[in-house]
Amino acid sequence: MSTTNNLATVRAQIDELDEKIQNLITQRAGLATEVAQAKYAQETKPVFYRPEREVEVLRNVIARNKGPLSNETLTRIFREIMSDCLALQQPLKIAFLGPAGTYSQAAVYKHFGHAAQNIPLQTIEEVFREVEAQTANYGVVPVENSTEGGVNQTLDGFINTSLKICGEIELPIHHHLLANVDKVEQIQRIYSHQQSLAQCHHWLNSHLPQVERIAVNSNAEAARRAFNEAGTAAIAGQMAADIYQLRIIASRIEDNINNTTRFAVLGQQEIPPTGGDKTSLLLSTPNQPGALYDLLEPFAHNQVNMTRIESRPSRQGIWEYVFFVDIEGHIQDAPIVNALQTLAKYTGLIKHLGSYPRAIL
Ligand SMILES: O=C(O)C(=O)C[C@]1(C(=O)O)C=C[C@@H](O)C=C1
Repeated sequence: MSTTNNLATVRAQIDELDEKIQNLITQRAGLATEVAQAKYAQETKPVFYRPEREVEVLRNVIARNKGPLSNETLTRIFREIMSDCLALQQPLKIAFLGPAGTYSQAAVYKHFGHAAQNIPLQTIEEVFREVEAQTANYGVVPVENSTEGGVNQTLDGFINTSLKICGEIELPIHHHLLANVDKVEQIQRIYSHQQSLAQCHHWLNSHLPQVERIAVNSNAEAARRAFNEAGTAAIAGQMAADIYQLRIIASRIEDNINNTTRFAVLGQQEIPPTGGDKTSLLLSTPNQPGALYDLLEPFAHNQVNMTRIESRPSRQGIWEYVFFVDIEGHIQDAPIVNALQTLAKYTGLIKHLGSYPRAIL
């Protein structure tokens, strides 16, 4: 068979499959509206977004995957399908630290797909407030970066909020040097968020040691300035480059190639166990010898794996420090129930910030 014939035959097969795929997606969307009816019938205040179900769907996708498409690609496609199915039930409003083009927005797209309505806000505090006020259904806030550590505004937000963490998102962070200049020598100033400047510190020292570095509120704001001011560059992500029409002068300039930011999804609901969960707690100890040991011992004794511990000043005068602790498992798991029972004897405060499915890819 000639190449032309071959091409035509394969394309005919693709057309056939596309028709099937489209019919199946349409059928699936129909089922999603049936799910909505079932929720209205069964629940007084129906909850449409179900992270525990979404993660089950995605884990099934990964388990079935035999290639050639990667797990990342297939989960991205299925997330988008679920995003649109969910939008048929309830169009979600998601608050995050704006402006458009921030890594937080990339995290929103990764987790909620493109059917959700984006609400960019000016501060992390506002993200908490809008979700508390139910002006937004969910919020996405950065918790920690693998190079730079915890995001203090988010940790402080957890101290006072009644919201629950109902999901986590892990986003690999790739920083690019963006500008509309012809030569690197024309760059006189570089704008970026303080954390991004720190994450590219070595690269900047070796490639552009003389250029002034200026910290601004967000990477997207940096990109906006680079677009408007001659002789300036920004360190930001691909999305900011697209939005502000900037050229990538140098790509992936982060000092650590595994640079990743972890985000929390804030909401009003408690998520049931999925068999692959994490739990976030806020704990405090009295200021006395052995207090930190008493706080850690019940987890070790009950074989609960702690994935993170971080301290912050409590700002309340009663306790000097509070501890943010992440553990593997769900608050309903027996080892965690037992650990918390013991812990209650020693600590002044145990606040359950949420139990949620571990980030998928
Ligand atoms: O199973 C549900 O509860 C649905 O609403 C369906 C569905 C899906 O498309 O698979 C959509 C949104 C939910 O967040 C979870 C799953």
